[in-house]
Amino acid sequence: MNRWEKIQEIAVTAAQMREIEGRIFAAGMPVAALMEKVAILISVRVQSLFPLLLNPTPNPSPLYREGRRFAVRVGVLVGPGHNGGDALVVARELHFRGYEVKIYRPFSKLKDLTVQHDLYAQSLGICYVENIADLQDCDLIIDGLFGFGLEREIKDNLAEAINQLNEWSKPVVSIDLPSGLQTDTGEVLGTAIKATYTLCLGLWKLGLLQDRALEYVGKAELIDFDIPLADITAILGEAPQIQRVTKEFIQQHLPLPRPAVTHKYKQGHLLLICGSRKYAGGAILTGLGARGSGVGMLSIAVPESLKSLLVSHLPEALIIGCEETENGAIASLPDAVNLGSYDAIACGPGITTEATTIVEGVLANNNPVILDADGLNILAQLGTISTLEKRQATTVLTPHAGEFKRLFPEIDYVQQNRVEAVKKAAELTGAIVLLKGARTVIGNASGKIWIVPESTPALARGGSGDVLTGLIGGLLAQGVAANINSLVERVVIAAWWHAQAGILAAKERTELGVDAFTLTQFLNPVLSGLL
Ligand SMILES: NC(=O)C1=CN([C@@H]2O[C@H](COP(=O)(O)OP(=O)(O)OC[C@H]3O[C@@H](n4cnc5c(N)ncnc54)[C@H](OP(=O)(O)O)[C@@H]3O)[C@@H](O)[C@H]2O)[C@@H](O)CC1
Ligand SMILES: Nc1ncnc2c1ncn2[C@@H]1O[C@H](COP(=O)(O)OP(=O)(O)O)[C@@H](O)[C@H]1O
Ligand SMILES: [K+]
Repeated sequence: MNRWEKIQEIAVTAAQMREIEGRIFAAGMPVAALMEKVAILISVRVQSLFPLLLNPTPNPSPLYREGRRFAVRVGVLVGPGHNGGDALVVARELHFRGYEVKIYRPFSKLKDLTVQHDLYAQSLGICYVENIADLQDCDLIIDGLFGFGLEREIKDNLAEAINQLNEWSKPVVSIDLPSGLQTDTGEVLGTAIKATYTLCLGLWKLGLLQDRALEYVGKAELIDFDIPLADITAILGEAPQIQRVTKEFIQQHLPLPRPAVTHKYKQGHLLLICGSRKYAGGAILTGLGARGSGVGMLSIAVPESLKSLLVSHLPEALIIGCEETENGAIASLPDAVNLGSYDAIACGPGITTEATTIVEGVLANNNPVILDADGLNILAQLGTISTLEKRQATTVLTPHAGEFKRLFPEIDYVQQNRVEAVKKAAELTGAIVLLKGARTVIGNASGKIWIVPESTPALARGGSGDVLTGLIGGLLAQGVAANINSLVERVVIAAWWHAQAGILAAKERTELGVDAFTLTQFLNPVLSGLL
């Protein structure tokens, strides 16, 4: 893995970034020199995103007006700290390159280095404006109000100015973070800039990967400024505790290797327990998700009345018809089913909350289990922590935020900090916890966290979670059959794969074209795309 790939895997808190930065300064790098270097990189990127000159390439600047050169008018927002210092260097560079720059600096007290850049910008005759409204004629806004130093709420006039600017819907490039976001949690402190691009400096800030920040972040990019890897590992250790799941990481695992001489039972035997008369489709989607994983053998337990439906959709699977309750839920599994004989069991989609004894039976078994949907609701009723305490084997829980709250009422901050919530849930249960969302978070009892940094809202659609459950199940069963120790990586792979299938499907069919069945058809193309 090269440097760029390595740093793409890392996400840091503000405190960690300060410690890493502290080591660089202690080693002799002048603060001013680092700011200059970083800000030049930002200004170069801004110039490529919004070029000044007529651009003959097929990808002209969004600000390019057909047939003529024109000066890009840039409004630069300058805060009191070093984020503001960065912004002043960017303002100066863009001024020298011929951009029409106006500076809005709503603070009188600035950090020393920021004062110096401010004085120099004034000496160059760059225009300063009093009111945010004076930037309304700009083509582009650079946001350098606050970076990772923001701790308090933004209030009063500045909050009003930010709200006004957000209403203009102009292109905004935020330096490091959209000003107003808390660096670790992505919380909006009072109000926040809605960026079009966020140019994150050095290492990914954790807050940019939290669901509630996404509305503000726009398209996020990392600007590498050569932080020595030794300084990163000195603070974070050899393997980051919070890992962004990148394609390079996945390529170390996918496609799963398959030996030349093997047979179906050696490639994992997965049992799915899913569906009811009311929720028949969920069973099909879970089955198709499992099919996409390449699992060697797939058995699907469904209520007897769904058997022929399942056979028609998944002719390769062994469909097990089960005795039904009056409402058409699974009442019991046939005696012939030996739960201990499967490499993994995925249980839950569409089973309804009537299937309590089934979930109890599954959890009493000593093989890896994935619980989803009603499987999770039943677990919540049974008592999440007390029930899972008794288990030795791997348990994977795949809640969305609503299910998470039912499972873990004591963790009342899942909306505020998804990463910390997953960490706590995994610690309390020993389970692998996958919290679904725009940025799916996965954690295990070791305290390690994985975040899937790319996805698409096209997946916010009934049934797409069922596909994920089947996919996780299939990868887990294959992992068990291959004697893989670390099953959490299988869960991480599934989450990434699922999100990429959504992205690929949305590219081809638009965000509205990704129903859950269609999603299953894009699992394999993602795999071929890795080759
Ligand atoms: N990491 C690196 O290696 C590099 C980092 N660099 C850059 O430095 C940035 C971090 O700089 P930073 O530490 O100066 O903090 P920053 O975010 O500019 O603001 C803090 C200031 O805001 C103030 N303040 C806070 N809250 C407030 C409020 N609600 N309303 C009003 N004021 C408020 C607070 O003042 P105080 O709390 O003292 O009153 C303080 O003065 C980083 O994001 C990146 O852009 C690069 O230049 C070089 C490489
Ligand atoms: N806004 C979004 N962006 C990206 N992915 C999303 C978004 N909303 C939901 N998803 C993904 O879609 C899936 C939805 O699963 P779930 O809520 O269980 O739906 P269902 O139970 O209907 O199958 C999850 O994998 C989740 O991560
Ligand atoms: K900023």
